[in-house]
Amino acid sequence: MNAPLRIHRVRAGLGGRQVLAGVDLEARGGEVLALVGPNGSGKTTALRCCYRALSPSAGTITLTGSDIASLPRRAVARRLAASTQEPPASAGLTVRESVQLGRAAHLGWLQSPGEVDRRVVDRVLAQVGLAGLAGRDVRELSGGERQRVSIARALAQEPAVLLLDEPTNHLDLRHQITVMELLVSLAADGIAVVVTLHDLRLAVEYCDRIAVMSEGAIVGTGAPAEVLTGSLLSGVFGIMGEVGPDPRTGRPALAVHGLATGTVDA
Ligand SMILES: Nc1ncnc2c1ncn2[C@@H]1O[C@H](COP(=O)(O)OP(=O)(O)OP(=O)(O)O)[C@@H](O)[C@H]1O
Repeated sequence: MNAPLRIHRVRAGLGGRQVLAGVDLEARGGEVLALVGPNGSGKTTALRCCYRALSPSAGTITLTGSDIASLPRRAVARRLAASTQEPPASAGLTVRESVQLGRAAHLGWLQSPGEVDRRVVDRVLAQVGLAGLAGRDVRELSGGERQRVSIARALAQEPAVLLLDEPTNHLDLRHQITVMELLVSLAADGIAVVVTLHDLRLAVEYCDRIAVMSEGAIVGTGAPAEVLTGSLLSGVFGIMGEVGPDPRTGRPALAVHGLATGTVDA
């Protein structure tokens, strides 16, 4: 199985607390994998381990067959890109310049971006609908526009594995759909896409597989209808609902009927 990213028994702690309790997950080329789970379940922490913002205390993460802990930073950046929730560090940069930073992994030491790099930046700006804002200072953008800059920068790396932490967070509905359709088309080109999402409806509609996190561990992985059963939705998310085919599109859709009883947060 083509799985460019494999997470094996990864544990990690923050502030003296264990946050990841042994995560096992693989992301396959050609699929969009949603990582979902309640607030605080460890989704962001798991992604941070994959892009080496955090070192696991145990377990291994392999990227196209190599242990990421032993790969040089540039080698990781050529294969894996992450769009995070942290605002892009772009003081004084235009949208184009900020996105162009994603090309750094492909450039030699002190090498300036060339024609190929410019074409890639043009393409990804168009893909996220930012071509018209290319000359704007990033600090003058809205939250949703900045989010799309972060996605475009990750795309500019042309990675084999693309990680996105809540990429639809600040986006209006039209841009949420644009981003999800973009992820589907990137996967169709063979990329492994891993996306954390709070909106389970988007996960069900657009993702090939869903991995559910709860209390620092993966408690279910599979096709949306397989994994998001009524008992998992109530036990993990505290909601009543079910996944079934949308009568108009034929694609899976999540219907939510309300809160499950006896699962009110303390
Ligand atoms: N810097 C930190 N120090 C201590 N604990 C932290 C730190 N960052 C996160 N945590 C804790 O780690 C746990 C997992 O956090 P994480 O951000 O990975 O969860 P998440 O599933 O992404 O949550 P959300 O859905 O709210 O974004 C939470 O209990 C959180 O409070």
